[in-house]
Amino acid sequence: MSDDFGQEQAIRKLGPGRLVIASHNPGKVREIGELLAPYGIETVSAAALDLPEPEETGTTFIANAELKAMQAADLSGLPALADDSGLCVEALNGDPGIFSARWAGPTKDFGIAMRLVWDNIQAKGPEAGHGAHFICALALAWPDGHVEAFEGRVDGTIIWPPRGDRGFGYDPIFQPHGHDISFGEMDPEKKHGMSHRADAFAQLVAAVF
Ligand SMILES: O=P(O)(O)OP(=O)(O)OP(=O)(O)OC[C@H]1O[C@@H](n2cnc3c(O)ncnc32)[C@H](O)[C@@H]1O
Ligand SMILES: [Mg+2]
Repeated sequence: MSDDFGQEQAIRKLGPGRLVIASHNPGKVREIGELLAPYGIETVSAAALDLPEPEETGTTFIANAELKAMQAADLSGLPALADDSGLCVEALNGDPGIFSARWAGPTKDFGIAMRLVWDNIQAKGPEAGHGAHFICALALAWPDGHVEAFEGRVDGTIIWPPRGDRGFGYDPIFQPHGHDISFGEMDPEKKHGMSHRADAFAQLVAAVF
């Protein structure tokens, strides 16, 4: 939680205008809004500004977060915060990784994407482990082209069948280490206590605010 000093610092650093949340994923926009809430920063989403969804041509989470943030800052003239994240399954050599959104296909069906993850693990045979982690890269870009990026991580296990209807994306098949419920079953505040996104956000706050 921020104290008044943190809030003042954040507002001074970002200026009096709004911060663009440069994501078209409503689940992410909600979580980033919840993480930013204690800082009293006014935000606007990329969708609300009608910003286009850039092609994610980067080969790393950081590169994709930076390109999304820089495009939004450039087009809006406002500071912009972007998130590139994904699920990395150890038995699948890190897949779906930066392709996590693309595994859900054009209709963004995460029922299909979760089933694909599970079927691919099963195809590796009975010895395949279920270890996985989520990565989140957050990039904060200013209209002058300056950008700073941070990467967070949370480790856990892939479970089947999917459990819970909270959260978004792959949350129902990811159970963080040390817990007996999936992210899909978890209270949002509890997820923010341990998630890859909260980890990256804490680093951003420490470095930027
Ligand atoms: O690029 P933007 O517009 O931000 O939205 P996106 O959904 O395309 O986002 P990414 O390109 O970063 O793809 C990451 C995918 O990984 C999944 N993902 C990321 N963080 C997650 C989380 O906390 N819980 C569950 N799934 C997550 C989610 O399904 C995302 O669609
Ligand atoms: Mg994307």
